[in-house]
Amino acid sequence: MSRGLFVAIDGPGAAGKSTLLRNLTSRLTGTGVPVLSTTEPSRGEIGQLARSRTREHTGMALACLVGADRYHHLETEIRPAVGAGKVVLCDRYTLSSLVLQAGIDGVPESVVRCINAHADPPDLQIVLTAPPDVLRERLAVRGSHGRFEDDPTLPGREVELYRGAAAVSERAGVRTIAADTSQGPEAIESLLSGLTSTIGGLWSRRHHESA
Ligand SMILES: Nc1ncnc2c1ncn2[C@@H]1O[C@H](COP(=O)(O)OP(=O)(O)OP(=O)(O)O)[C@@H](O)[C@H]1O
Ligand SMILES: Cc1cn([C@H]2C[C@H](O)[C@@H](COP(=O)(O)O)O2)c(=O)[nH]c1=O
Repeated sequence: MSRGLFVAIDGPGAAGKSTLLRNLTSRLTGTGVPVLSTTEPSRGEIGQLARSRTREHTGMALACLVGADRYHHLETEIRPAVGAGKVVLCDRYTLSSLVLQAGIDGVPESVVRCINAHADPPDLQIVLTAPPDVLRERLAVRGSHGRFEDDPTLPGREVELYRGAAAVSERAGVRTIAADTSQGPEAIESLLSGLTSTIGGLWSRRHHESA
């Protein structure tokens, strides 16, 4: 069985990660690519605890909790699906820990990197951003999903932190595609078609190489 592909989608709250995940899943599935669509914190027990308690759990405790969930998620869902030849699309991954736990909550970056040192690097990371005022407006309309979306000053800091963390991991060899989701429907359509073709192409090359 050929190895599949692990794709992480990251970025600030309301950047459009879940929307892109849904649309990419549907496009790729429509072209015959097998997809596992997932999220972090995961839907498992540890993930549900982390997701529902970002107001109670902060700093080091949350860094360890999302780290524990990540390793469990890798072991039970991500690695088996990639091993079975699927494309795994994951809404949030290690960049979120570097930005939220280190950048926002102030856990030393070296500690966050250490907690995540054995987390598989993605084959591709997609980093979505939008201007902070656009993010604030989307959050005001949609509502907050947790502590990191309550503070209206955070979107601006998050955008910068995601850009910085993505650049570091790109320099370390992680294939990275960054996109601004505030560019209007035509640009979003072109992003979606481009990503479908890039991911489908990477997946089918692996598939045919091992055939
Ligand atoms: N390209 C876009 N243009 C305009 N609005 C968008 C776009 N993408 C998403 N939205 C809207 O912005 C809001 C947030 O989108 P979404 O839930 O996909 O973001 P997210 O990054 O997954 O957020 P969170 O991190 O809070 O889960 C939703 O109301 C969605 O409809
Ligand atoms: C992966 C990850 C997540 N979090 C936090 C950030 C948010 O409050 C929730 C996820 O909710 P969303 O609706 O999917 O945005 O979990 C975190 O603090 N650190 C992480 O690594």
